[in-house]
Amino acid sequence: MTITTEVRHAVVAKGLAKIYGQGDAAVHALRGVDVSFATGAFTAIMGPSGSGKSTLMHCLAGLDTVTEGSVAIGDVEITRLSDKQLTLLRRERVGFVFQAFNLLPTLTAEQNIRLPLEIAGRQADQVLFDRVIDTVGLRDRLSHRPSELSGGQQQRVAVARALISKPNVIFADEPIGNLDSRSGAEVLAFLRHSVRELGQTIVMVTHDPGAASYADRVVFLRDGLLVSELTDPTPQTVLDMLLKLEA
Ligand SMILES: Nc1ncnc2c1ncn2[C@@H]1O[C@H](COP(=O)(O)OP(=O)(O)OP(=O)(O)O)[C@@H](O)[C@H]1O
Repeated sequence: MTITTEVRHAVVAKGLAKIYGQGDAAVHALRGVDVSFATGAFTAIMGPSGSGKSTLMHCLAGLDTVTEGSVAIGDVEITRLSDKQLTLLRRERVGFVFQAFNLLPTLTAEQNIRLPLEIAGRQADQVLFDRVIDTVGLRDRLSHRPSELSGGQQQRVAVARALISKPNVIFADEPIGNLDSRSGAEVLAFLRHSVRELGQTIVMVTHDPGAASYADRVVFLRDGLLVSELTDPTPQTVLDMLLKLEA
């Protein structure tokens, strides 16, 4: 008897092409990328500078339009949506964590975490809220304002804010770019933990082989094409692959 396990995908991109500009000035940032991100997995996107990482992430998240191809988040084909529908879909189904923490300075950690749900007119699920807070280890910091928190703690608040609405996927763009190595490791361990504990799907763009090694899988871009991938990466296997791609 054969037992097959069906892998579900949170995000599926097919034949993705992105051209910036026109004529002689046209830049082919993506040249036909097929990539899928399994539900409940942590994936890193890597590649040399200018290879198309940010462009890919922006197209996958519906932050930029595609020139050709399709992107589906869950069962919704986002490349067919109007701007208004896309804004709603991002609010309901997508979480973001950026290099700059993007917290509101006058709100406490707890208020920052609850804000997106409140804007969407939704109630936070208290059980999930408690679980997220304990997973991020922020219980004793909930009443603090961002200026009273370390960089690592602020980024953990930003991650908790993304987790609390149970998005289909969280896109993280260089999430530890502004952190020292200890805080960075803390945030990455937490991202991995939230994948394991909460079944969250995370897609992260990074330049750092050490950061990528926290992921379950790393996909590599070069010149707008997906050229390789690694599962269960280590800093060394990621570095070796990058050196190969840059050669
Ligand atoms: N708005 C834009 N207009 C024109 N060209 C652009 C624009 N955004 C990106 N590009 C070009 O598209 C290509 C891919 O850029 P992208 O920022 O996606 O690469 P990246 O891999 O994220 O780079 P880095 O690691 O340096 O951040 C580059 O050649 C870049 O110059």
